[in-house]
Amino acid sequence: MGKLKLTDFRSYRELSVSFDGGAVVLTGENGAGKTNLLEAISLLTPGRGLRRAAYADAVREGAGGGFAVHASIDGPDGAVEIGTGAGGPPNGESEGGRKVRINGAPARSADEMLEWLRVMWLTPAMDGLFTGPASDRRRFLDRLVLTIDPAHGQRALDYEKAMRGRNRLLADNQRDETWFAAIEAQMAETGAAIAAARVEMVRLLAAMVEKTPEDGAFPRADLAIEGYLEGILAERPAVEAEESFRERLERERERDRSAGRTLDGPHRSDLIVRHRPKAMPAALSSTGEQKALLVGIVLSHARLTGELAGMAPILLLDEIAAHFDHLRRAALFDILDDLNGQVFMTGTEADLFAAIDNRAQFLTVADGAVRATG
Ligand SMILES: Nc1ncnc2c1ncn2[C@@H]1O[C@H](COP(=O)(O)OP(=O)(O)OP(=O)(O)O)[C@@H](O)[C@H]1O
Repeated sequence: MGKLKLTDFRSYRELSVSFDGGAVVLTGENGAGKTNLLEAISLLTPGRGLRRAAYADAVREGAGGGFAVHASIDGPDGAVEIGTGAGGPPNGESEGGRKVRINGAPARSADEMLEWLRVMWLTPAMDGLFTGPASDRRRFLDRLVLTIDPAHGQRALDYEKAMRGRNRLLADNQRDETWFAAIEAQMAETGAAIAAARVEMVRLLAAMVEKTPEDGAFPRADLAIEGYLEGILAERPAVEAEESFRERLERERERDRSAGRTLDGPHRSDLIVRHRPKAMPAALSSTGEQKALLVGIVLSHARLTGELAGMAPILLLDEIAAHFDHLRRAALFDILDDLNGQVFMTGTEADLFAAIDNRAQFLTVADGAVRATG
């Protein structure tokens, strides 16, 4: 990304900033707008961004319309302009969803942005990923898959839609065999595709983790998925997993009717992470160890994305230096340098990034503006 322009996004009324292409260190006081800037970049990939906020909340307080984020991406055939915005006034074009434009033309879906760039992030809110609810880990897992496999977003949407249909039939006390059969076949097909994509990503990621040094600054993680379909896929081909899921949905209609929702499927899976050197679950590791484990996963994943997608992802590492001692920070900067992609790091003090030295562009965020750190 060469250039970023924001309009009425959070604390920014108008912002235009240029990046050199490598590492960017953003420093500034608490509340200066560092995370807001990362959040804007995170909207250059499908989803609601790194805060998972309602779009209306991202519109600058007091602004009359919606927000807009524009980026110039260096594509193979020159610059590509990506624009996105949402949260306009009632009846405005962006009410409800988020609009995406690529080179000025409306995109069919936000997934089109994945043709030009991939974005991954780590935020302090993810520090409790291993100890928190399975839904957060599942979301993280699916983000890891989507960054490598752009078709994953549509699979998830199709599955959700079918499942909502089944839950509605259950709630309405419907017993129509044809309706159930059609919807459950759809859930089985899309569900098996979701699980297969997750299993494949974890397999590839595990192989990438194996290539990291055994005693490196970021411990190796053992990754596995706990889930009905993923469990079957570990031993049997996808067609069998699909059929088995379809039969189970059919068999468990009454149980699910009592529960008021579908109790089996990829919407209930969990990403299981273990700290290999300690031979224990990630959740039992120290705060710093968990952070190091998570960073290790994201770095290996960034390398994997680079290899598979042919483009290094943009990494957004919010307050990344906070938990690490100087040796780990130095190791992190070396790995990032080696990844050769664009990475944005934030912190309150520039000193924390001293070891990155002349390998980064240092910017200071203050008063709704971003300037070269002087
Ligand atoms: N919709 C909005 N309109 C205007 N300002 C907003 C909006 N949403 C958030 N803010 C402001 O943005 C600021 C937070 O910015 P941000 O989270 O980027 O800070 P930060 O530089 O990352 O700080 P920290 O170091 O504390 O994490 C807050 O002062 C908040 O009031």
